[in-house]
Amino acid sequence: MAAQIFAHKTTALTNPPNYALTSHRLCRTLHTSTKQPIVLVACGSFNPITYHHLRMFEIAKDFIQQNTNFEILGGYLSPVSDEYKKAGLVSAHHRVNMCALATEQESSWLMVDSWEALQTYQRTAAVLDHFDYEINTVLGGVSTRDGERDVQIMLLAGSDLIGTMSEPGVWSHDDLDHVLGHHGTFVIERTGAALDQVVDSLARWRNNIYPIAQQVQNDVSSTKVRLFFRRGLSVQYLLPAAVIDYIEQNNLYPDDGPCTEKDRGKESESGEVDTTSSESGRNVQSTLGTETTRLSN
Ligand SMILES: Nc1ncnc2c1ncn2[C@@H]1O[C@H](COP(=O)(O)OP(=O)(O)OP(=O)(O)O)[C@@H](O)[C@H]1O
Ligand SMILES: NC(=O)c1ccc[n+]([C@@H]2O[C@H](COP(=O)(O)O)[C@@H](O)[C@H]2O)c1
Repeated sequence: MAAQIFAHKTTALTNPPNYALTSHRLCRTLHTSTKQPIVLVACGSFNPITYHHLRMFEIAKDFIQQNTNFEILGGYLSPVSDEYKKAGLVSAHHRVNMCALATEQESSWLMVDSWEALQTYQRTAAVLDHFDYEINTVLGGVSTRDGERDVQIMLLAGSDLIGTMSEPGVWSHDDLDHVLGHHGTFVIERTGAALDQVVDSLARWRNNIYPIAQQVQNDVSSTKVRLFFRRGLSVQYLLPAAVIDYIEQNNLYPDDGPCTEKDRGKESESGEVDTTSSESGRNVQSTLGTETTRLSN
């Protein structure tokens, strides 16, 4: 099937061939008619997905139920396209498969969407608009006892990602206004990116930004998981067993063997691991030798 093009909101959206939104877990009826229906979307590399990516949704769910008038109808992971060209990014096809294994086996309400992954790079504003189009225009929104209603699509992200919104040249003003002003976001605190600072610098959109403090500190990152694979260290309980099996079967993050001083220099050059000092860094004693490797987010 040829790529399908349609105009929507701020941008023209293009569907990859044979694309259809996964919606088997999307709740199509609003339980409480006084609540505002929302769908959560987390954008990122997911290289690979970790338990904390799944946990972010549970943290947001608790916060939403206890503090807001929103009702969650579903949650999606949207892996970034290969064109993002981040160091060490394995192919989108594998990252989508890993997210599908994780969501299907570990969650009762989360899904993965391949629209962003399987095409050219798409800005986050366009990704959220894509969900808006698929859920509200194609599927017709959510049923309520008073008829159909539109669903608000909201970004779920860590405070490091929201922190990049204040860095010059990373996000356009129009995109920020669209993502934060129109869609809105839940921000999960991440070690090393203080919630207050992140939200203060985006004060103009404060009403649509929901910061969520971590009750249990967890600084797991995909970078650390990749490093563990490359060092032949155990990653059990950092990510789902089915994802670990998939990575091993497809040899996605090959074991480098014992690490030498020279290799550690290369890791730093490739951007895979930041060996410079940082507030959030921790010393981890490698079990592959006597070297101490500094890991940071
Ligand atoms: N430990 C964590 N705490 C809070 N947010 C997190 C954490 N890990 C990932 N996230 C968030 O999950 C989303 C997707 O993250 P991403 O796939 O980039 O993972 P990552 O661990 O940051 O990856 P990498 O180490 O490859 O940069 C981002 O919004 C990111 O901020
Ligand atoms: N201008 C934008 O839309 C913009 C800028 C920076 C990052 N992002 C998104 O944030 C996510 C960042 O992922 P990583 O943390 O893995 O780099 C990606 O999904 C990327 O597309 C979007």
